[in-house]
Amino acid sequence: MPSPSSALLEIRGLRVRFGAQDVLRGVDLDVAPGEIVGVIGETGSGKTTLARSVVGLVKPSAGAIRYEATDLVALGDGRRRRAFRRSGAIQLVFQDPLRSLDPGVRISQTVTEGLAVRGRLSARERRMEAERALALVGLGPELLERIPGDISGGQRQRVAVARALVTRPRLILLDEPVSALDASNRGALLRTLGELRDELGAALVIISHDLASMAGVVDRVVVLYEGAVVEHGPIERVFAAPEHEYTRLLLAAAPAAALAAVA
Ligand SMILES: Nc1ncnc2c1ncn2[C@@H]1O[C@H](COP(=O)(O)OP(=O)(O)OP(=O)(O)O)[C@@H](O)[C@H]1O
Repeated sequence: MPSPSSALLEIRGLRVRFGAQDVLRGVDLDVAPGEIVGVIGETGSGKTTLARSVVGLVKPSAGAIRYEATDLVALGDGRRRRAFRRSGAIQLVFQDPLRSLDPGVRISQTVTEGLAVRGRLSARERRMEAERALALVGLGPELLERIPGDISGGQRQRVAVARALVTRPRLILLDEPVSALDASNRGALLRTLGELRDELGAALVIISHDLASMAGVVDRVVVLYEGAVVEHGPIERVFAAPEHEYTRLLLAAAPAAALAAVA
């Protein structure tokens, strides 16, 4: 993959093995500041494992994950946690917000969690940051007093994104952010993500099994197949002239409207 000299995230030769299974088999990925990259692949291709490796929830067996030129793999767990997790510079929005949001905990507490760990802000300041994060994803402050069971699926997904935004990250990985949403919520959330890049300058990595839903949203796509990158490039090029058979299959299943969106 071409290496922008100013890459925010630079993954090289990433390998992850679970037992006897090679789940990632030498993945390369670059993300520039403010860029939106789609990671596309069918179920089991290793997309979630890739995202979890970046935030330190999975230990790679080989390779490098460089964030602003610091290799997170080489740092080791403790130093990595101190350097990155507490700063909130890299955030992962988990798949399935119904499970990742604690059902008995108010939205206000969930959204401010990342700030509480850092401990520098007063309760009032944390509340203001939570309201700001909710506003960025198009939600009003009245939601802060509710629990996840009392809001809609679309709102839950937005709350999960707001929770990630509250630490003002420079890199946000989103694991299947729209797969559980209906078509109108899906389009609305994807548009919101595009606006976030513009407003915050954050780089986004959007993981999806659905290449069509990435049309008009991402700058580049990386196609993952059985733990390896089989194709990458600007979304217009991949849609117009897919190089790999697997990408062609994904496109054959895409609705015409999605293809028109990048034409
Ligand atoms: N902690 C784990 N222990 C053992 N195997 C795992 C673990 N996590 C993932 N796997 C296996 O690794 C492979 C890739 O899983 P992963 O969740 O990364 O795929 P995915 O592309 O995100 O799939 P999906 O779209 O269904 O979420 C699967 O075969 C899965 O069963």
